[in-house]
Amino acid sequence: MSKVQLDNFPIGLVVTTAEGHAVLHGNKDFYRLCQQTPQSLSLLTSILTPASKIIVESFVMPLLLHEGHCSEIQLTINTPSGDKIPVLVNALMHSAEKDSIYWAISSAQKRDDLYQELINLRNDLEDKAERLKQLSETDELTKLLNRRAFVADARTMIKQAKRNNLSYSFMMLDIDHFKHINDQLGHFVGDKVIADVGALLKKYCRENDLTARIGGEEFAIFSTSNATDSASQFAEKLLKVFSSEDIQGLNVTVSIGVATSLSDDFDTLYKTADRLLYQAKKNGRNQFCAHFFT
Ligand SMILES: Nc1nc2c(ncn2[C@@H]2O[C@H](COP(=O)(O)OP(=O)(O)OP(=O)(O)O)[C@@H](O)[C@H]2O)c(=O)[nH]1
Repeated sequence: MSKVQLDNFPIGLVVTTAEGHAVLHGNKDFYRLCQQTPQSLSLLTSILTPASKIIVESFVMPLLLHEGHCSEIQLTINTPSGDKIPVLVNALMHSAEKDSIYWAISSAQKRDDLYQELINLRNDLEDKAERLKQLSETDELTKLLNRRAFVADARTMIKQAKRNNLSYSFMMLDIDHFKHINDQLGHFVGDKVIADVGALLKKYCRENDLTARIGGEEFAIFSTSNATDSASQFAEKLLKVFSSEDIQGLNVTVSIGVATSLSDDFDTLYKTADRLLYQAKKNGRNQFCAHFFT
């Protein structure tokens, strides 16, 4: 093949000695890629970064001597202008004499850029998926779990608690006379009260408790414990917290229903806590009613 024909190949082609890698011939594309001329470049390895030189000596050369060829090796070229260009290299040992190597070298810059773009795209998608998941599980006003996420997580927690022989409690909590707050101060203040109640619950719940807003002014807490009366103690503590806190300049109280079990299913606990909450309201509010299934 003539020199003109080699120069027309849209890829860098270069022939070197097998030992020392002295450049014997190079086509136009090769010199353009490494920003060199036949006069300025005598050794192919002189344009490689130190790491790429090690790859050539410890991997490419043994492969060429053993197999006669190697393909798709990524190396990095240092250019005279100080740039580092990633290149894709295929090499072939001259089969008869084994004294020269044929190299095909092309820029891998676009491949690297594309790869990086794909990584960025994947990270972006993962972030968006995580954000969507959070949105679908979170109550907007309080940033607590919403009802759907709470129910799903509580069912999972019941299975774990049963395996570990722990008791589990469903606590349902409702703001007392909330309609008065709305009627007297407006829905905007009502919303702020709901948000403040949510923040207080979050503050006093343990990290492993599930805390949710499951209705307008209705909240739920699901917790596990190895002490059977701990949910009642916690309900008592919450009543004290609410009676001592100033919420939007108001004295807000809550009523609580607590159902604790070692074996009952979620729906049974839910219904029981709901009934006990109603009982606490009926008994005069600002109190809790509890039941422990034996
Ligand atoms: N501001 C606000 N009000 C809400 C929201 N969701 C429900 N409400 C209101 O909460 C009030 C609940 O009233 P009721 O169910 O009668 O209960 P209550 O006045 O708290 O009385 P008891 O629960 O019996 O102590 C209603 O007026 C609803 O309109 C909300 O997201 N924001």
